[in-house]
Amino acid sequence: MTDFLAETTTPTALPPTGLPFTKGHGTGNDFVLTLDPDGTGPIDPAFVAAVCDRHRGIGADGYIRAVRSAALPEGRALLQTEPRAEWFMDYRNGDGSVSEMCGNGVRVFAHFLLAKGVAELPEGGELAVGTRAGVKRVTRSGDGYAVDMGPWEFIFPDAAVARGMDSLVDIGGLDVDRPALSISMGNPHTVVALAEQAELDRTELHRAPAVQPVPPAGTNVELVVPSDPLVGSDGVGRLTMRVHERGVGETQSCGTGACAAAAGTRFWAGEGAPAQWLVAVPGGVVGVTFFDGPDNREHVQLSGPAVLVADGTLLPAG
Ligand SMILES: N[C@@H](CCC[C@H](N)C(=O)O)C(=O)O
Repeated sequence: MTDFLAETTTPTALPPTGLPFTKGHGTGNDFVLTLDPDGTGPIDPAFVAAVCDRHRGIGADGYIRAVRSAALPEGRALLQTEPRAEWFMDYRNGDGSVSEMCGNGVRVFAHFLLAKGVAELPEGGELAVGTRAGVKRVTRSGDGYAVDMGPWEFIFPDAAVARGMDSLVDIGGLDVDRPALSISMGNPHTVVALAEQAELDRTELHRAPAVQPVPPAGTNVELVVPSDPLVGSDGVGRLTMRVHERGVGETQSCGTGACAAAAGTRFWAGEGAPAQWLVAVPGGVVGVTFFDGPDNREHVQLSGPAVLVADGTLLPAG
């Protein structure tokens, strides 16, 4: 049998029987998930990058390790205020880098915990999930799951409020740099509005758009085309989006990116803009709803499907 880990730069010891994994996706944003209650399994960047390699590994945009919150320092801190957040979503990008949060990932994570029988989510109930961006609350929704993603924030608030933009972005395939707004959903995003679908189609996202100034921890870039009319007769706002993810490249979908794209477009649209949005991405459609959170701040709810496609075993070195 071929052992793909033999080709990684940092050989990682897997158990002799191999490491069980599950492959899943949310609107085409795909993940390898492992159940690692004690947090003792491999997680070094070379291992994650090898697993996520689309030619030599399983292939995925991200790697998600399900660890009991009590087993990680970040998780233990969350348990102080939310003892029900038993499981922590340890999220890594496909290149092995750490991210604070993944919106599609948290739905797939919840689905994975339920499928493995280690968590419960009764109809009408909620599942509290620990993440590096705080506790996220997952409920069941029509097409899968809905997640309270918490409040959104401007990364450069002074410029955003004063000028309606805070950065310029050089995007492959477009001749002029475009104005943008940088928004945090726990992880960083830079949202660029384009005038029409033809512009979005000719955008080249095989190289990362160059953002100036770049947010302190780097950024994911969302290119959005607001629908015309922006708001349908049903009162719902609509957008089409493509995304270049930090630590990955262009992906089929990005949940936190869809939330940031809706937040930016809603801000640009001004007073009277709707609370409910549908964001079309190459891999499907996700819902974004703005609401008053329990902390009296404006929160964002993300909804969409979660699919598990296969179980397998990563083979040990040797
Ligand atoms: N695809 C995710 C976001 C994953 C993390 C991102 N690449 C980052 O580095 O912040 C989503 O659905 O939100």
